[in-house]
Amino acid sequence: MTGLLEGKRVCVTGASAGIGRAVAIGCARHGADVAVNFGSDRQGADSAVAEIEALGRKGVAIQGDVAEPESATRFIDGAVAELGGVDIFVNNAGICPFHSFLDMPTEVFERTMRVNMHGAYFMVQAAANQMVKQGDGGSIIAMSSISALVGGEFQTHYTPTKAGVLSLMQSTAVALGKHGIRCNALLPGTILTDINKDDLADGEKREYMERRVPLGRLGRPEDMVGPTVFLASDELAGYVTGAALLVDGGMFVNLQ
Ligand SMILES: NC(=O)C1=CN([C@@H]2O[C@H](COP(=O)(O)OP(=O)(O)OC[C@H]3O[C@@H](n4cnc5c(N)ncnc54)[C@H](O)[C@@H]3O)[C@@H](O)[C@H]2O)C=CC1
Ligand SMILES: C[C@H](O)[C@@H]1OC(=O)[C@H](O)[C@@H]1O
Repeated sequence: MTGLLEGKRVCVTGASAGIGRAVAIGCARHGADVAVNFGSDRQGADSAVAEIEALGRKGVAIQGDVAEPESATRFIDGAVAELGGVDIFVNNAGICPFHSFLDMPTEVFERTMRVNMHGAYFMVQAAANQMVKQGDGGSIIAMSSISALVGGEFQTHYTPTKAGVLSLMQSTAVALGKHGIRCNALLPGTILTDINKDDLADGEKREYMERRVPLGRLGRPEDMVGPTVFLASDELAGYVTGAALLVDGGMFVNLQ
């Protein structure tokens, strides 16, 4: 453990599985106490908390559908009650129900917007209000995507939310700079998690995606920990705000 986040209080949304879970546990490994938001997977959240506590840190799981604006204040208030405050907020929860464009069901479009975009807005707003109240700055990190920059045939409802989250970090960096709060976006490439399990079950598609990555493999949730800790750490990234960091094994720059 390096202690880069020693004594920090971290909140992560959608941390019962995938990237959020790896990031929550990774922050604890670097010395932070961590509040874990989860939607419905209590078992996943409880086991993430158990791993955080096994590292000697405080962990707490708080349920809430991020699409509901009131989940945001409930999560942040719960984290304050259990951990004493919030120094670092990671907006991670997201969905990507792959679907073709011309027959996109309205409810799939609207749910994706509400979880990924509205959820991010209200969560970030609640976290920022708490950080402003504490008066000691903070770091907000949003899981955007390579999909903020490029399109996807079956992601027409999803990619705009990831561009929106990137834009949210740019505007909140401007709005919150005077409070010493840094806001940055991480742009993962393709990371193997439940979100793309069905899509990548197609062997041909998976091989195509792998071939696009100069580093020769798709990502793992753990690949997102270092970049998150970097942006979270005042020591390493104290003058970094409004930035976007691709974490994609080089996929984006690989034209031919
Ligand atoms: N896996 C990938 O290739 C990439 C993922 N991302 C982003 O990373 C984030 C995490 O995704 P993954 O870990 O890959 O997916 P995942 O499906 O493994 O994890 C998503 C997490 O969000 C939670 N969640 C979903 N809807 C929720 C809701 N309404 N309220 C509370 N929690 C909710 C899930 O329970 C789960 O814990 C998402 O925002 C996704 O868009 C971005 C680029 C690439
Ligand atoms: C769900 C996709 O596999 C994943 O999500 C993204 O944001 C990128 O498009 C990845 O490929």
